[in-house]
Amino acid sequence: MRELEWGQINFLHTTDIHGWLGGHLQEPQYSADWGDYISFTEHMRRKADEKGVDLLVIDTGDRVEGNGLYDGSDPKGRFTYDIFGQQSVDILCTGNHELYHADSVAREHNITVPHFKESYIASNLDYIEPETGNQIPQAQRYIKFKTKNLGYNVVAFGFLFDFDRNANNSVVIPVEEAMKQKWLQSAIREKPDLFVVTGHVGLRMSEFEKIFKVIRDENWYTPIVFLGGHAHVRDARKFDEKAVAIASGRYFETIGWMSIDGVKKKNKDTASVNAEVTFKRRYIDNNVLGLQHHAGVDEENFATAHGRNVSKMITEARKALKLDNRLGCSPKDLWMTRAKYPSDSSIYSWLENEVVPDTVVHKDRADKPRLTIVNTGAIRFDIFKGAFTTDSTYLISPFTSTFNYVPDVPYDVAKKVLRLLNSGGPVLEGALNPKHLSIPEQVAPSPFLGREPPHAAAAYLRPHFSDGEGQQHPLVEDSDDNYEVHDDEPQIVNGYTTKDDLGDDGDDAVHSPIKFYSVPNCIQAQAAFPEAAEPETVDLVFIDYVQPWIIPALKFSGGDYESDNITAYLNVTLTDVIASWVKTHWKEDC
Ligand SMILES: O=c1ccn([C@@H]2O[C@H](COP(=O)(O)O)[C@@H](O)[C@H]2O)c(=O)[nH]1
Repeated sequence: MRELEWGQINFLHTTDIHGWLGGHLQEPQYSADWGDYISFTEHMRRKADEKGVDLLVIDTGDRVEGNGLYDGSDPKGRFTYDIFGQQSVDILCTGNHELYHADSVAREHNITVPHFKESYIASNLDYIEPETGNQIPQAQRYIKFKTKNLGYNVVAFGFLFDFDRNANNSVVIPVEEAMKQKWLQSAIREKPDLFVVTGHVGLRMSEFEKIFKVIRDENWYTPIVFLGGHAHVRDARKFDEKAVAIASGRYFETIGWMSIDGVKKKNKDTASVNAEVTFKRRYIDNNVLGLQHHAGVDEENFATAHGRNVSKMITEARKALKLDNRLGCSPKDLWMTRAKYPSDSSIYSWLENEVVPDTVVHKDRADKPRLTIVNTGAIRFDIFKGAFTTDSTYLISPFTSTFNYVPDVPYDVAKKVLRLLNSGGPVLEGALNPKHLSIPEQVAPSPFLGREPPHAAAAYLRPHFSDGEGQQHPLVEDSDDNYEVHDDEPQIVNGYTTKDDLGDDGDDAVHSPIKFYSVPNCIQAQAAFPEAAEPETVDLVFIDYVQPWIIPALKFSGGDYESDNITAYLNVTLTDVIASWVKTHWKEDC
């Protein structure tokens, strides 16, 4: 176990929780719940006080969509806002998932923002008031505060990347534009001891670079800590010797730890000095044993009264939502990126060959040949062998998109669409770059993605995949194939083996590496095709999230279509489709 290294100012960071406040029920290494995290932070705050240093608790958005605890209620989030709100959070901001739907934008405005009145920041996000139509900041643009124990002056921001699929009761101000606004120009001249830039921004996206440059140009020596997210990865990026960013994974698998030392207090009368600053980071696997270890508390004394109460709230909510209701039993594991696509172990092959052809069918057009396109980003999680529950349907695909189509498209035209969506190129660029259809890890990837170091001691338990002739390649290299297993060596579980700008010692637990296979932007199911020859025309069906790409792609493929040619095909979600397929095909007991 690698220890947490404390500094003068320390951060605990969550991001992209996506409703997983109940922890991972099928993966013990990520099984701590939000109540356990509350107990942990209580112990850690006490520890910080004992050491005479400071601790800040941060969340950088995408708290919603992706787990039955949020998506399984009506209205969505009936239980999760209250559960999340039990944590004392020092700085939080908004993610893109809070903004896809007008009702979740409003809930954020009416529940989370007032609940975290002092700590919620919306540096580049506005809300449109329904009563007046007025455009107002979703929350304060930045905050200034003095840390509790060491009395450092901090200026903190909360940004969102330049997201453009937000509901129309919200306005995302592009980061470049926000940089020119008066409030920001005065905030960067506040001369704090430390800037904290929180943001729902991938560390390898351009937005943090822009913010870094603007702050640094005005503050040559002031340390800047960035806490980001969105890409669903563990990562750290060094902008310069005094500016480092951390991203803390996804789905409450990870609690990020960042500490900073060497922060100098500024004196109003003297210019800031060029002192050495050090940053340390750790990615904590979110399980109770690890949390007890880092908090230095034994099992008996770990759960605090508040933490225990929040765990109880979660259990009761899951029960009320009947999330453990079994729909069927999966006969095997199906992976998003741990298995090649196409292959028998790929969740995408399963969808393409079995689920979609069977279930995405309009009863009046069932005999028409059809191609059905689904973006790979619509799938959010793996399926594990065993019980498949109501909760599983939301873990795998929580989105409310339904299916639309263009009828009777010449096959010669329709068959080119998938290739365009998967290759992009000059025809589909900018906001229409089809990489945005893919999984978050691939949109602005870390240069280290899939190149995690094979830990010599950990290599023997890694999953094994046969090397077929498909176009997918494992991104973790097999440099350790000759490693021998010794009985006296500790058993190490599969997990993150992160490499980032600060090295390869970030994970708190040493794991056996998991292979990562890249996936295409979209997959395509084919159904009702004639046996003898190619069809003349097909229905081009697609999940509606892909719609902005369909007409341009059809045009580039030689089809003269406009938006008017698109109509509703089937008013069901991918969640519904998967649930109904599982109920009829996975009836065996487990
Ligand atoms: O309705 C939706 C919303 C999103 N997606 C996919 O998700 C990613 C974004 O995921 P983050 O968690 O925000 O990183 C987006 O690129 C889409 O691929 C979707 O399919 N449907």
